[in-house]
Amino acid sequence: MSENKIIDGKEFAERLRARIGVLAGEFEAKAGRKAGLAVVLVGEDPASQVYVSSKGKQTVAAGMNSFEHKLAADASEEELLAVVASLNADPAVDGILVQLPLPRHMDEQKVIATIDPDKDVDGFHVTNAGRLAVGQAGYVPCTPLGCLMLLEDRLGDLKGLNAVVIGRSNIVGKPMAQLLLSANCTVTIAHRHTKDLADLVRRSDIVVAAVGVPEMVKGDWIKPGATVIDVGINRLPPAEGKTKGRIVGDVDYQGAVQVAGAITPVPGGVGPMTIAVLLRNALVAAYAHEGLTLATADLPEHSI
Ligand SMILES: Nc1nc2c(c(=O)[nH]1)N[C@@H](CN(C=O)c1ccc(C(=O)N[C@@H](CCC(=O)O)C(=O)O)cc1)CN2
Repeated sequence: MSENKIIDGKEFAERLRARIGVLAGEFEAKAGRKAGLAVVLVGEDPASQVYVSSKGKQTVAAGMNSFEHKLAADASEEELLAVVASLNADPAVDGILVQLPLPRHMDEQKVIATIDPDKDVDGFHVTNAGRLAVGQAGYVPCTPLGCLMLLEDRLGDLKGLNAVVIGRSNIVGKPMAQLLLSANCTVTIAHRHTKDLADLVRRSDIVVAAVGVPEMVKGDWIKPGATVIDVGINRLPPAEGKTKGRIVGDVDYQGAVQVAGAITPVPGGVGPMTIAVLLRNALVAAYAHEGLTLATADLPEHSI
């Protein structure tokens, strides 16, 4: 099996972060300040703590300021909204991200709606979702934009390709479908009520799986030569004698890699792109807030 089948998101993300570091340095020289990204964490979900800590470290490593705000799991929604309001008003903060999921007593949509759309580097605000839907410039959710970068890096022009997006979340499935449509693919969004998913996948040149069901997409569903993007990060129960279970994606990797033309592994595929694109969005926000133009030379079309 050719090594070249594997789409190495970790390596791509490293290259993107290095480029962002250079552009963040240029920003500091021009603006007389560093770009700033604020991340808000509510509660103690272990995975969220790891992601927030990585975001902080990678932000600083890229030459930007990182502002971390941690609230207790039983903090009120009003407290969280007050933190977001203070970040909206802070000129040192270019991008704001509230780590999801939030505790059950908080209304995620209400919290996201409070973020200034021009600081919404997650691209979750309805204003940015609307901009994406009508093809206007705005912030695009990090995971799907990272997937598009990997696809274009591997395939070049996506025009005319049949793409299936499995999953219709606001965070991944819907924006992913919009991005593929903007790239002139013929797009189908599949979900729990879709009939004969296997047949649909067999007719697709691009498969993006974002359902959160371990290894749901089987290897024999994949069209020979298709490109498979696995967004799932599912931790299996630990094997006997182990404390932690293995992480698998939404695709049966061992089966799919035999047939696919290219495939993202889990871990090391889409996941690392999420934070790299977040830094990209934060830097874009900083340039925009200072009315500066961003040099886009020598970067892939969608990378900055
Ligand atoms: N406000 C947001 N909340 C969440 C987002 C988001 O984009 N914005 N996405 C996810 C979590 N996430 C970042 O926040 C994230 C998920 C996964 C990875 C990653 O690098 N995964 C690794 C494996 C990690 C592991 O071993 O557990 C990989 O796939 O290689 C980075 C960031 C939900 N919340």
